[in-house]
Amino acid sequence: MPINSGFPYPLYLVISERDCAGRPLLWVAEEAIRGGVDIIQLREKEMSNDAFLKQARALKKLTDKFGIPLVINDAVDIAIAVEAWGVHVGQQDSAPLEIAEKFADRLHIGWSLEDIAQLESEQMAAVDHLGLSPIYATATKTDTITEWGIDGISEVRKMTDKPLIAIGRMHAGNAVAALAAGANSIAVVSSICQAPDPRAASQQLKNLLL
Ligand SMILES: Cc1ncc(COP(=O)(O)OP(=O)(O)O)c(N)n1
Ligand SMILES: Cc1nc(C(=O)O)sc1CCOP(=O)(O)O
Ligand SMILES: [Mg+2]
Repeated sequence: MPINSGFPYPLYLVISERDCAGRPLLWVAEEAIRGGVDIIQLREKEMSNDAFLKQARALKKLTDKFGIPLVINDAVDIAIAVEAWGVHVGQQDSAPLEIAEKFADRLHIGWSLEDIAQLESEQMAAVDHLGLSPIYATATKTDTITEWGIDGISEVRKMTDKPLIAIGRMHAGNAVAALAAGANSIAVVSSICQAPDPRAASQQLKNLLL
């Protein structure tokens, strides 16, 4: 699959301590990077701010060592504090325009798209890439609304040139179809974080995406 120059990160790992099946997050992250993950988002929904910041600093050291971008979920202040590459926000989080007003030169902004009408939002002016939320309903995040499915990716692809990230129950069995429909990146939690061998799981996915 051709790499998109606006988002040259076909394999996107979203990671949290909770989802690592009892193993240290930094170990899972390093194995995943060695297996070919291109970008990592730290998504900690159940941690204190201080613990999230500490985890983010540790993960930033690791992503810097391997030269891959780090994205922080939701917490713009933590993204700035650790000099992350980007932040990912959803419809209930800080608005992309507000983030861009202060930090456009310091953060790439990802935004969750839950409905086709959101493509018409003024917020789109500040958005660098979109997470299609979700492609398929997943036990990892249960507060989603509808499913885009593979046809939904094609529909959105026709309406925007922004890089599209497919997220929600993505795995080796549906990743190629998602890219063929117009996604530029496949974002996963369980397919890597719950795998007995996260490095091998990452390698398997990455081989499908190249
Ligand atoms: C790449 C990517 N896409 C979508 C999401 C979901 O973000 P959001 O809707 O804000 O939900 P939470 O992750 O905050 O629960 C994401 N994190 N990453
Ligand atoms: C973080 C996240 N956001 C989603 C969305 O739909 O916005 S789904 C999701 C979790 C994806 O986990 P898994 O790969 O285990 O299905
Ligand atoms: Mg969010």
